[in-house]
Amino acid sequence: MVDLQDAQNAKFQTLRLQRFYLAQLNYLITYVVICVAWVSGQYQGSVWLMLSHIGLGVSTQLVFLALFRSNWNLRLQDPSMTNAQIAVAILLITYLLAFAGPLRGSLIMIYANIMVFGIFQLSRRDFLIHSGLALACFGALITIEHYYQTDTRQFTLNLVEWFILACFLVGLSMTASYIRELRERLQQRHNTLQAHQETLRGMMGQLQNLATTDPLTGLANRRHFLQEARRRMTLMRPTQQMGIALIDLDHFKRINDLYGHAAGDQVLQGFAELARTTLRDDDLIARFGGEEFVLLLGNTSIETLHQCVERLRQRFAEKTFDVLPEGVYCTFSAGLSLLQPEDDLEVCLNDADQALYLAKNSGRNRSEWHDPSYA
Ligand SMILES: Nc1nc2c(ncn2[C@@H]2O[C@H](COP(=O)(O)OP(=O)(O)OP(=O)(O)O)[C@@H](O)[C@H]2O)c(=O)[nH]1
Repeated sequence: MVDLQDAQNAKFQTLRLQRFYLAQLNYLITYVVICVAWVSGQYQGSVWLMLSHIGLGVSTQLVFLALFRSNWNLRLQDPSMTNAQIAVAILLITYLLAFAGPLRGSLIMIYANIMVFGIFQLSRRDFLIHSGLALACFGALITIEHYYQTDTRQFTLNLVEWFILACFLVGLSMTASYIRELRERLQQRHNTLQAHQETLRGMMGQLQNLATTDPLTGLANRRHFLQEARRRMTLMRPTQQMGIALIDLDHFKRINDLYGHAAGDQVLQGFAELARTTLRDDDLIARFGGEEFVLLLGNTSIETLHQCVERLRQRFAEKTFDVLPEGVYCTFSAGLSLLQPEDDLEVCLNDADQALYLAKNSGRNRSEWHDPSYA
């Protein structure tokens, strides 16, 4: 569970870094624009001023990179640091606009470009706050210029630009919150679909269980046994053989008649539990019907199969049941046969049934193996 959480965190951190690198591409483009403006003589400042934009941009971004790389951002409520990154970019672009001269009109739209960065992340409120910050910064710039008479452009033009910027930022805020809502709705639908998928998977599992399991004992049912036995036969090597044991509880009708059907059920469950704990995990045990069970042992000999069934038979014969009076024990008889890769499963089960018949006729509480000469 913790590993899953860690993997999720690492995935999100990678996404944050990818988004950060994408923002760096925009910074790079802006550096190029600054250089072009300076080379073309449109930049209103010295080379040192021009370089200060790039220096400030690079150093602030290095701080963000260090925060991401050291995972320090994970301590924050918003580890993507979107608000901080946008606020820094707005301040940097305002600083650039102060020296952009006649290019200011075209560069002003970088504010909108910065806001697009938060389109999937920010709430409408955050968007409006950042729009307000951009307008306040740009407003302060033109006011200061006007106050100190450093304005080389008309104040009215500046005001119109501010107004155009305000209109676009409001429009962008609306579009962004609409996109965000759409995204949230999609996310919700995705979550609902995932929940449905989980439920369906659970139901499929339950159906699969119902179709393959005997409800009383929890063992595989007859259908599943036959399917699984056939599947295992296809995986056998030519020299291998599997062992089959048909097991039938002795005089089980008496248990039902004397102690009740519920007691009979408990005996069946007790046998299933004992078989599960006595046999190996890869041995297949199934309830074949009524008080009859079947075992399938992989890659075995008649001796091993016999030993295995005898061990189970002895343990069952000694097993006590709460529902039965003291001194009352149950037994079973078993018929054994071997299954080769080329054999017919039905024929092999029939052989085991004949051996079981022999065991019953020979006094019960015993196991017999199929003798081909016996008919
Ligand atoms: N309690 C209970 N009894 C079951 C269940 N399925 C079958 N039986 C009973 O198992 C008994 C099987 O009886 P028989 O086929 O006559 O065999 P038996 O009494 O075991 O005698 P032998 O097999 O000859 O030793 C019947 O009384 C069935 O009603 C079950 O799920 N629960």
